[in-house]
Amino acid sequence: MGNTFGRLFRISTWGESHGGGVGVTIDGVPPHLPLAVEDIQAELARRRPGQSRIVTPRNEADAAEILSGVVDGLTVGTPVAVLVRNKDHRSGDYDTNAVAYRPSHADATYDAKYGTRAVAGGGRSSARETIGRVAGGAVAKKMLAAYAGVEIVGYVQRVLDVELTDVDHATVAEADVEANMIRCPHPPTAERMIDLVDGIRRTGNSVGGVVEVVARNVPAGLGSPVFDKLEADLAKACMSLPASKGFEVGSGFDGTRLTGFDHNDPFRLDADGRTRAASNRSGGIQGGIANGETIVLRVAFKPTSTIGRVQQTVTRGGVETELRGKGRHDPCVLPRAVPMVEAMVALVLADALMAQVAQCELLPRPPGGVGAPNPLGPAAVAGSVLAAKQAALRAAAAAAAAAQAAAAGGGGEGAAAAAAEPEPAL
Ligand SMILES: C=C(O[C@@H]1CC(C(=O)O)=C[C@@H](OP(=O)(O)O)[C@H]1O)C(=O)O
Repeated sequence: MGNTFGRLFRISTWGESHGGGVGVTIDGVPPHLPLAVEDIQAELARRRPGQSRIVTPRNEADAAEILSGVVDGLTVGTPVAVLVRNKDHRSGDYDTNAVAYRPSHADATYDAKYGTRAVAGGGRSSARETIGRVAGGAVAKKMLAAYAGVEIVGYVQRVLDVELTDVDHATVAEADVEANMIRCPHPPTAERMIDLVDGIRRTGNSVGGVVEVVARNVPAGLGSPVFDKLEADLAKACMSLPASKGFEVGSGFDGTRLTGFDHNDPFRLDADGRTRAASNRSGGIQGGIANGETIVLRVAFKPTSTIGRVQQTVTRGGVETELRGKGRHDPCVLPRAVPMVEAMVALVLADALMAQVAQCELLPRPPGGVGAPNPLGPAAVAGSVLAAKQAALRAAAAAAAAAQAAAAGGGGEGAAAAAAEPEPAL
């Protein structure tokens, strides 16, 4: 139980850190989406172990194989299955751990739950499980970009007490994030973070921090009240990541220090007459529904629990003892958590976009009122982007039919009929 996430765009991940491999089955992917293994590999490369000196030295290429759901470079609407084989596991490192519980690690609670132990590399609780999420998120990102122009950018906002402030959420770019090994888009702050992790790594200790993610061009209207509010789904998605301990959207916990007057995001009309929020303390979500502004969220990750320092613990047989963690571990999970959080955000938004189209974009909205045109958001939004796309496709099909009819010598009649065909309601 608990290995499947999403309603319409749905992933099921499987596999353990030291088993044959890990992967994902992605169900609900729309047909006709261009998808290459490189799309998935690019995201997995950002997540993989061994990518720099400040992450776990376990050396995996994490080479993905797409087993199903893609024909001639296009999805076909059937489940997309992705497999990554484990290559560099050293289970002998875990002999001591098999006896004693690692302090604050999931191996104690897995034992409490299942009454069995699969401690090598963390078993199913290992960060290796996130390969399936990142692969699924890569597909979700492609779909979101193709159908609604969504951009998702994550970065390390804080490591221990080294903090990035004043990020421009409208312009922060993946290229700047990927320019250094800690994934912080501000080079001087990145340097300080890297020095900090380097220092802690040498002492066999670990540190945590905060990943911030922005999602731009998110269509207004995404999110389903009441239990499936967008921030509720995002919180669940992000808090399901290994080592996550906190979630905030918009002003988050700090917003409680303001009064309503100072906290509200006043509305104004933009140059196109659309309703926009003048500030973004809501973090792009009001009432559990995207308001069309940039979604901004933060996820707190604890310091890695397996450390190379002696700490008190107990054995499975109930004897107090001491344990020094062995194996190859991240002194700080933050740089590799960036693509993981992005993936979880993409999965939630893809699911919400499909739900929005299924429920609210099928029929034209009545003239006037809130729905026509949807007044919220810069992209004004799922409806119009999808509608524009559909209209362009219909126009292209009509033009092709007209050209075909003309070439067949059928004359202007067929061509005119094809071109004049009324647009079906979305
Ligand atoms: C290998 C990955 O992370 C692993 C997560 C992990 C743990 O206990 O969670 C323990 C380590 O595994 P091992 O001891 O086999 O090297 C990490 O390297 C990965 O994310 O791909």
